[in-house]
Amino acid sequence: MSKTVKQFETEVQQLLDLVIHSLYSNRDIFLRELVSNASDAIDKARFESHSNAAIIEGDAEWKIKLIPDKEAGTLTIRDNGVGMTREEVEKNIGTIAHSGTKAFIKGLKEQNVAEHPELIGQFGVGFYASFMVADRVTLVTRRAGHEKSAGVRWESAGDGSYTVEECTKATRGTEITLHLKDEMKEYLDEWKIRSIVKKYSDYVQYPVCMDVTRTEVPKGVNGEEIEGAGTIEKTTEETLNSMKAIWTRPKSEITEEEYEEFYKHVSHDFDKPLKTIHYAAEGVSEFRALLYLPSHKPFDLFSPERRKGIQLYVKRVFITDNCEGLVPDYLRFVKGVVDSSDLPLNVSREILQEDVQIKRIQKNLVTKVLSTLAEMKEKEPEQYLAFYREFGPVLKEGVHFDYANREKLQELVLFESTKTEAGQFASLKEYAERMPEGQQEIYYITGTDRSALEQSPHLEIFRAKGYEVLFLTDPVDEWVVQGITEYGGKKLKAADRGDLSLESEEEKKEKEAQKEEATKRYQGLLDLIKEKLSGHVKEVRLSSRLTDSACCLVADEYGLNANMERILRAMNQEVPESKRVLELNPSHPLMQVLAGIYAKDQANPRLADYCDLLYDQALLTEGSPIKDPLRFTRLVSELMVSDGKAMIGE
Ligand SMILES: Nc1ncnc2c1ncn2[C@@H]1O[C@H](COP(=O)(O)OP(=O)(O)OP(=O)(O)O)[C@@H](O)[C@H]1O
Repeated sequence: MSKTVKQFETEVQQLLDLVIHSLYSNRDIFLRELVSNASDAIDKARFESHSNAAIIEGDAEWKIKLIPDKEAGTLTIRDNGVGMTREEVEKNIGTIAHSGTKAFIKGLKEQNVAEHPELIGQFGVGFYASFMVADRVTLVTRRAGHEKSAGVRWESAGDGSYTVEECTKATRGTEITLHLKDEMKEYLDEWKIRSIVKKYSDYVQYPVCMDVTRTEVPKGVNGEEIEGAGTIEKTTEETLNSMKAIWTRPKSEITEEEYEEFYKHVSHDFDKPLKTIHYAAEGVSEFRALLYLPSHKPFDLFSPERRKGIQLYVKRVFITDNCEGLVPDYLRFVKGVVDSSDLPLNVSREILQEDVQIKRIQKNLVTKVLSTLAEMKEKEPEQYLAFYREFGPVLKEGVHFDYANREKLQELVLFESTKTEAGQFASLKEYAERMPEGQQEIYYITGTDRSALEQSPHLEIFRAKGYEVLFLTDPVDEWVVQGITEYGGKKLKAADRGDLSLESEEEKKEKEAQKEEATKRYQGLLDLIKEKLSGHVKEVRLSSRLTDSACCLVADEYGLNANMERILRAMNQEVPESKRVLELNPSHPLMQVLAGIYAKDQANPRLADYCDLLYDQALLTEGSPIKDPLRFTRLVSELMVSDGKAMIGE
């Protein structure tokens, strides 16, 4: 097929522009990215060669070669990895597969990226980083095991389009040639290249080599210098990296900086990790793990397309970066490497799903991560808070899904509450410890945000009693409270559900008597309101939870509350028809007025309007949309007019 000119996807071009214009202070990373891709490609070829030896093509010396050419002004990165077919080149370089990533790139602004390079580091700029230093990039590649004539030559100046054509390539793998911009020629300098490789790619498992030329005096057979023989130029291939897998080294020998650089290598993050966990497991399962908790959440933490962040190695050989079973979903933010000594090298990716060794490793990793978090919470509370603010909502999923670790997880979850400042948290333990005497249960209220919840009429009685109420504002919290039904022998109870039993037996009796009497007094009115609102509520009753507000809506003990309805709608799920109870405050003046109108004329049409307004008020205070905003505004306007007229004596 002849040379074809193609356009980059819009988002690729946007990404390229962002990279070129915003990451100038991090230019050196282009080499890290390309070496990293080369190393990944060799990993893949090596893995494939276990089941298909033919792809070796007589060259089993895995290697990444850097070739600076001062005359041509080019730097070439060559690997003998798996290479790419034409389709793969076009798919991998030129398009962005994930819709979530596309949307994210669209939203990024140059200014933001310049100030926060970690934003773009979240999904890795990878190959596109080349365009920070090159004004033209040529990629020649051939898929391992394919015909020599099945090579592909791809080229672009990063200006919206690229060309692809078939070519012949004698060796498998990929060769990327960067035609360096005039002001980027420093990247041809031997010492510059050395220092970047040492800094960013020292632990890459394969030799990163470069031909180095030295001028020296010729030597005799015994190694003595031959005087008067002038000098000669000698070129030798040197390996620039130590290749030592960092996770196999003793902790005491690894510097903070090395840990950080390795984190950046595995995560493509520009930020430092928040916590490093490096350990060796022995016993039933033998493996080494180097895990990291990132400082910031990635933009796609909740995207189903997102892959987990732990790479699996077997005896230092890369197996996969997509091993589903290694960590449960609720720890999907953990990055790093696990290197097992128990698994066979030729383990297939499918088998990994079910492998009992993997299950053992998972169990061990979970225990380690959770104990690290518990220790952090205890000894470094500020750091734990920083972690929790980023990843709390994900960790909480574990309460629902990981029954075996529920007790550990319930010690790790934090919530804001009526007794914490906004943005500060309380643990269940702290809550339990400060419960006043007489309080029987742990109370919570769910909703979308704290400031809305603070206004909730459901809190009135708790304020009056001095009882703390937890604010559960993450969508996942509705599932969390289904997971933690009690803590330290105290039941968790929703403030907006069912009956509350906040009083002592005596208080209760007294209240019941008052309520009975009030109910008798208001019975006719309650029946009328119930009849008028029968399409919306299943019952109308007098409330013992309101002190200031006129009314509120209460869910059944097991019914859907307003928050759950909202969440289900947001998830495009059908919301089952569920009516709630309208509770009215018997000591509110509104009740007296309504009772007055009712006593005077039960058929007064205004009563129906007021019923609607009562119901709408209850919806508004809990943050739910009202059913008929037009009617609501019309009624309020009418009230204002009649009230205003009364004021001005018309
Ligand atoms: N040297 C290479 N050999 C073979 N395939 C490569 C090579 N370089 C890149 N690719 C392919 O192109 C894809 C895109 O590369 P790119 O560097 O843009 O992103 P990535 O490496 O997948 O992502 P990230 O940089 O976030 O890890 C890679 O996933 C790989 O499939």
